[in-house]
Amino acid sequence: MVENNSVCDIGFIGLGVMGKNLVLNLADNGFSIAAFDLDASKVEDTIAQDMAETGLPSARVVGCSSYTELLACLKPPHLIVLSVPAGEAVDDVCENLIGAGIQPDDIVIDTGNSLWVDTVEREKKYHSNFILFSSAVSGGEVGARFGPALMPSGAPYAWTRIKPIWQAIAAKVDAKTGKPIERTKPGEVVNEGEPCAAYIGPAGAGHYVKMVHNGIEYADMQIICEAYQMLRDGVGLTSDEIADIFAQWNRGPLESYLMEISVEVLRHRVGADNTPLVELILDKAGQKGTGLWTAVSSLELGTPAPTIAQAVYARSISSFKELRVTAANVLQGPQISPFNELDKQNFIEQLHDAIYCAKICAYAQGFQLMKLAEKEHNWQLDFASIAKIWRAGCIIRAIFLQPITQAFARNPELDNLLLDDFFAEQLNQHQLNWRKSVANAALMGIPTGAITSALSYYDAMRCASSPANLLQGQRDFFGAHTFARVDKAASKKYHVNWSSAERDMVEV
Ligand SMILES: NC(=O)C1=CN([C@@H]2O[C@H](COP(=O)(O)OP(=O)(O)OC[C@H]3O[C@@H](n4cnc5c(N)ncnc54)[C@H](OP(=O)(O)O)[C@@H]3O)[C@@H](O)[C@H]2O)C=CC1
Ligand SMILES: O=C(CO)[C@H](O)[C@H](O)COP(=O)(O)O
Repeated sequence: MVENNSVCDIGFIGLGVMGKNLVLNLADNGFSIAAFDLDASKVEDTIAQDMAETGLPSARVVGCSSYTELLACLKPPHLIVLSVPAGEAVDDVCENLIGAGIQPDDIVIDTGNSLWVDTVEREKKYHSNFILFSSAVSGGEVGARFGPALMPSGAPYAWTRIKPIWQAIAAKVDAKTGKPIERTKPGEVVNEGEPCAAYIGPAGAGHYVKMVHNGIEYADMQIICEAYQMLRDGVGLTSDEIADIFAQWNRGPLESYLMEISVEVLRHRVGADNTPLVELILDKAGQKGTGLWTAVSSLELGTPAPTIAQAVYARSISSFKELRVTAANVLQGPQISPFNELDKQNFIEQLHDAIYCAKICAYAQGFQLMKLAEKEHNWQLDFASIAKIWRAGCIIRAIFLQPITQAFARNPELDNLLLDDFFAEQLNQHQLNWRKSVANAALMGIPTGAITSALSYYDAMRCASSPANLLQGQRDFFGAHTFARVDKAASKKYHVNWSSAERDMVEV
């Protein structure tokens, strides 16, 4: 039991949704914590929850009312964990810690969704003040409480100190089946299995990997939402009927946390008239930035991630509610003919396969993006290990991460998941239904940007001869941008003198 004047293992700053739950998880795993939040009521609330959960007369968490008090409660060299919003708040806390007397050998772990380049800069900026280490966290509220996926990166020295703590609090997976070992009762920790915490690389690498995790999360969520709209507006099913279909899908290769929570959301009813909640939620999506950052990074690195980008655009389009309502009264779509039972069954089966294939493409895009980033930034990412730590605890956890882990274990140099034997076979088997589903959506006038973009990506990636030859011709015509030729060495560049009558071609 920690008394107020005791020396604690870890200092924790930011007791919001994630922070409070990470603190309780750390305490369950036997670490003594001193906790601080700008809002004193959040400190009190954390302590009250801790005592309520343990039933003990005093808390395992020491509440602090200032940065100075927090540092004074910790064993030197200090280990401090931050869970605050990305951006200014992180620097704010760092500056306050410097003001409170933090030492150069103290370690500060940023667990928020910081932009990875900010993390790289911060590691340098605070180098003489303390060791900034980052560890992105995924799993939301419940993951933080009972086992998140953790993506640590930064100085290897800091990792040796943090590793046993992170491996203790992380989600765990059964090594044989790849399935999460879940216990969600306070105090009942999971000690067995493989921890979902693996060192990712130097500063910024962990936040980059978490950013891509979130980009994939955006795509995965959008794909499920498009299926929902196809079933709601295309087939005319109720929320409960859609929940039944999703629940059935959740027992096959589409089994995932996101599918599972979609069923829960669809089934939830509220009010005296028992209305499905989903019908009362305004159709305007929020976003905090990580999906956008992923799409921007893919554009900057020149690697295609169209399904992730489409998922970001879908959220943007959703935010134009008033404009969409106006346009709905002006712009026409097709009439949707009623279904007979056989058509309905076929439609649902095709949609299932479309989601599965689109999902494979979204993950392929995310992993290819990380591979390009690895090259660009000279990291050494272990993709099998990244897939492994995403099998439990995080928001995109799914049965599907096991074959991805196996694909990268078989071939760590795999350029794209689509080329793995297992996934190629799955795509070959299901692509026809995917096409039918995309055609159904187009004929019905139902927007399926993510599912459709994934199909275009798939077709573009398997296209040995793209139309970029014409594009290069266009560029050379208006801007003398030159082109390479299929019948000459790729390094040689040519230009046609388009404005001359002869249109002579020269090697440049
Ligand atoms: N929610 C989620 O599912 C996930 C969130 N994350 C990331 O984790 C971090 C925390 O998220 P979450 O818990 O949801 O956020 P919350 O908004 O619930 O909590 C944020 C905490 O940060 C504190 N804070 C804000 N600004 C400052 C500041 N300038 N100085 C000191 N403390 C400050 C807040 O204090 P105050 O009490 O004053 O409000 C609050 O306690 C974010 O970076 C988020 O992106 C990562 C994975 C999942
Ligand atoms: O990191 C997370 C999950 O992995 C956070 O929940 C994040 O906030 C999700 O992003 P957004 O708010 O943009 O939907």
